[in-house]
Amino acid sequence: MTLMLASVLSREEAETALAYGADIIDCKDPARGALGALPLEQVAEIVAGVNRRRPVSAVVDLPHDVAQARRAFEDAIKTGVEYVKFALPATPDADQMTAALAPLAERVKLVAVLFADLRPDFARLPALARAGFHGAMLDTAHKENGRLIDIMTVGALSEFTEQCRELRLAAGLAGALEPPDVPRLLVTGADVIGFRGALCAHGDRKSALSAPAVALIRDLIPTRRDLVEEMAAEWSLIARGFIEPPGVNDTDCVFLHDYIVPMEVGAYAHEYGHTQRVRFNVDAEVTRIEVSDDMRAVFSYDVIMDAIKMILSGGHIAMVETIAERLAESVLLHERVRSVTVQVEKLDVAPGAVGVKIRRERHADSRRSKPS
Ligand SMILES: O=C[C@H](O)COP(=O)(O)O
Repeated sequence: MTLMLASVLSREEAETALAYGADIIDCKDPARGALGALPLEQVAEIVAGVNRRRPVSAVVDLPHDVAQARRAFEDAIKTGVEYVKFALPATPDADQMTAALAPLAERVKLVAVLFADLRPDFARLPALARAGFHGAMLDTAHKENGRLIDIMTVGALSEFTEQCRELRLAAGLAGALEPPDVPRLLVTGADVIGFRGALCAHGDRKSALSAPAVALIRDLIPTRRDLVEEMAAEWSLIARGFIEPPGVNDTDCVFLHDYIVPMEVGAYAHEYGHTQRVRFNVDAEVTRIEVSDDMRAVFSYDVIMDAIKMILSGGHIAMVETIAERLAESVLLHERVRSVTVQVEKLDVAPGAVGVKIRRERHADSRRSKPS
């Protein structure tokens, strides 16, 4: 399950985040940069206010000296937080620092933050795992330079979460994220997605938390409890004949047409080592929800493009059938997609186009399965 982390700077903001369902309350001073620490007295006040209703995390400004770093962490732990986050230094002594913090891993969940826009070194992840860290989080250092998703593709982010999973580290994603990014990031299987700007009025991370903005982000990250309740309610209404079963006149079509990309494809020897044009046509049949100009109602075509890019990033694929199957599978991971038609055509082998067209439906048992 993907948890929602909300960065707050006061006890009042923590209350708003709690009221609208944030899973982790993260103490941070947005005025002091991407990973600005709050004074420890303020962190302690937030911890007292939250009063164990949800876990609280705090940021520690990492002093360069190892002994001082240990002391800074000890002080943060005394506030009662459950998680401590810090920026993993991009210096050669990062592994030494990580090892020095290892004894603290028994007392608090240590989370190392790597900045996606500062050439993060993923080779450091195994050292974090060896030191007993709880997790690693990708964030952006310079918020003005774009969102996490502009800096790393969904495919690259999935590789990060996968590497974390293999190392038994929790994987977090953050970085100037906006509401439409949420469904795109859910497919990475991140354990935590973190927000500040998206929770504030006008998306300005230095403004106060806005209740409707927090509620929107919460609604975009499904919780298991929500799904179960929704499913139970829907089934009982169908059984009593109050609403039509799924598939009867309650779907819309979200499509991506004539999306042409160069890719390495084909089973012949002469098709290896260079790209050829491939055209994608994808029609996803999605459950219709109340029509409104609201992000909650949207299944985005971005998600389809992300899935294509992710498949292409894997390198040469021999069969267009394989591409079509993988694409259909990725699109069907999204909760609201009932069925999908995928057409994949090679444009450079004949005067017209050759390829395959498949239609796949969500299996009845997996209708509610969550993206993983
Ligand atoms: O830890 C999460 C961050 O506070 C994210 O902040 P942001 O959404 O403004 O980049």
